[in-house]
Amino acid sequence: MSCKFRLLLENAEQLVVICNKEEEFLLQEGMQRLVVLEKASLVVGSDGFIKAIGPTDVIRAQFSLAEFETVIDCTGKCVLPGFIDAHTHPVWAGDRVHEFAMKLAGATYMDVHQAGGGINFTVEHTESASEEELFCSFKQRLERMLRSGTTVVECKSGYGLKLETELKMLRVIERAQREMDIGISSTYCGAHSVPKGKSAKEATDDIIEHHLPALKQMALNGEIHVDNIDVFCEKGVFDLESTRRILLAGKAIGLHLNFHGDELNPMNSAELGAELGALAVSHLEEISDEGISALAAAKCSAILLPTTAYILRLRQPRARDMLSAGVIVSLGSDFNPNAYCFSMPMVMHLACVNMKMSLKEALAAATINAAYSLGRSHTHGSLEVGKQGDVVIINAPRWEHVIYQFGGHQELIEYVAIKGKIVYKNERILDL
Ligand SMILES: N=CN[C@@H](CCC(=O)O)C(=O)O
Ligand SMILES: [Zn+2]
Repeated sequence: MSCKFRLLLENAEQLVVICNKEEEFLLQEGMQRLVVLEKASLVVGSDGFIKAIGPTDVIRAQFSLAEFETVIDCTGKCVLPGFIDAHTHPVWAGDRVHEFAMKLAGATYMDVHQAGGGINFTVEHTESASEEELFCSFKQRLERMLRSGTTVVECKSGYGLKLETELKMLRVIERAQREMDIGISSTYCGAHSVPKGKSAKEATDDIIEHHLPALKQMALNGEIHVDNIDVFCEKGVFDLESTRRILLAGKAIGLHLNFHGDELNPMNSAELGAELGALAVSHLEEISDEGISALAAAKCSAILLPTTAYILRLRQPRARDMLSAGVIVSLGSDFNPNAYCFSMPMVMHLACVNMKMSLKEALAAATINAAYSLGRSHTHGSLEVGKQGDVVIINAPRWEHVIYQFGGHQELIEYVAIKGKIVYKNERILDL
């Protein structure tokens, strides 16, 4: 073979393929059998897609005449698929470090929210920030995510609430989609909180009558590309009926349903997600047994967010019950001003320790299953020929180190590549 390729990763100690039969997602049983090759190589073509994976000798012989833009000797290192962060709120101004102290002193999430803090605090600051300011801080956050191994991230609006500010946030996300390498799944979350001076019913009507038609028009004009619609379905925020109306209106304009549910109170959100054909429901700390069965039957993914339960000292999501019932379990960082965590390695660690997931389950939940929850598992989430060449290379001989070394990923992740292009090289790791 004599043509030119973008990247050769040679002789990895372990190359974590995840799955190799074009699976859309993995259930509990499949998660136990993750495909891991030893002493293996991977080739990414000049189009950014994976062309070959296999034993070092075989790839060497097959590509002996080929030219590569970049070759990395992965001896002693492991190659994993880029992590997929299935739930974040990364566009905002005004941090909430003062609220962290309040919560440590005993205030609950809803105490802070109802006193005008929480999401409403961030809404005020986001409204007064310029689009450029929002973009600059968002870009820095995406860069930090990338350095932690995230190559695709779901990004929500939802600190605008008013149409004008929601659109400002969505334009910021759109600009990052155009200008940055990291993959972005864009989510309209105008129903994140009920705006001051409006009832939930009035806010619901406004979204259906004004926001969604505006989004539809902008999508038709090619101005923004929104993938998903989200609602905070919670007692004191949007009830089940308002959530249903908003989601159905979103579905009618072609958006994937992917929403917050059963977080602080049991709301039957999981049952609603299953009924409406949602791709995913997030949080689910308070899911019912019926909700678990409904998600499994509908192939609606549960996006679990270990940082939220940790920071707010909530009951842990019932990951084990969901896995044994056949639910597609995914993970997200939930990065937002309440849960300030960018790192999927730390999220996987918390999922293992606090939610009792195994290392393999956590990795599958942060790769192929997270890709499924964003409708991208045909192109992302595993290292299979034909998929996008998004990889993380760690400086350790076994892949489990990336979860085991809690907070140590900054020293461990040596390279991150997207579509075979090196987008991060860790200068702290010296070549020997
Ligand atoms: N629960 C609702 N939304 C976010 C929190 C957003 C915020 O507090 O700013 C979450 O997923 O945790
Ligand atoms: Zn959230």
